[in-house]
Amino acid sequence: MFSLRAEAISKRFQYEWIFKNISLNLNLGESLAITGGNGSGKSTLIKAISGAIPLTSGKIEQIHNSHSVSLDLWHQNLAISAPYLEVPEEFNLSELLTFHFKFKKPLREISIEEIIDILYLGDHRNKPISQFSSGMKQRVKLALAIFSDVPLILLDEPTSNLDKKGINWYQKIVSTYLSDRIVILATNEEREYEFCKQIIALEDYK
Ligand SMILES: Nc1ncnc2c1ncn2[C@@H]1O[C@H](COP(=O)(O)OP(=O)(O)OP(=O)(O)O)[C@@H](O)[C@H]1O
Repeated sequence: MFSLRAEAISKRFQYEWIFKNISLNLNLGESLAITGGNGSGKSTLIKAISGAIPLTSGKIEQIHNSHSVSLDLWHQNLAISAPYLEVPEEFNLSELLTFHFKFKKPLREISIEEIIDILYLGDHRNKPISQFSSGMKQRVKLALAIFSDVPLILLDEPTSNLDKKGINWYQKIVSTYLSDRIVILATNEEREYEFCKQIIALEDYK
């Protein structure tokens, strides 16, 4: 079993408090939306939960089979899709997926070809990612995270750059592939987080 706990976590950059005193307890099958206006600290909180930046105070723990996972192993249990995370754009789609799934086990033993089909990018498999449109890149980033066999999925602005078809696609893959994991979303779009049972409005933690 896997869970995520945060106890009274706070983050300050220089003199600016970004959030104060947030506590979380999430088990598999539970999802959390972090909401707030531009600059309210959504991405900062996602980065802290991923272990990429340190907290000012408080503690975050990944718990696996009743044991606290050491920080240097957190990355093995999580996958993240975010606008500030780039993928190697010189790869074509097949190469990028093959490269990524050398490091992360694919969910439910799904094959690269199946992922390309789900992405409806079959006609673009040999094109370098640098030539993809922003919406195509966004779907690829989401797929890299969602099809990784990890218990914790972090999605920052998941439908940015997606058109109506892409948003429907996002909603479908979220309901098909994420229901048994912990999902944390940073978002202001209700359509992105309507499935989340827990919501944190960062304005309440200043
Ligand atoms: N490395 C940093 N050093 C100093 N300040 C930072 C740093 N990273 C972020 N900030 C500040 O923290 C605040 C929150 O930024 P953050 O990117 O977390 O907001 P956000 O809610 O994700 O915004 P948006 O909706 O625009 O993406 C901003 O005032 C930002 O300038």
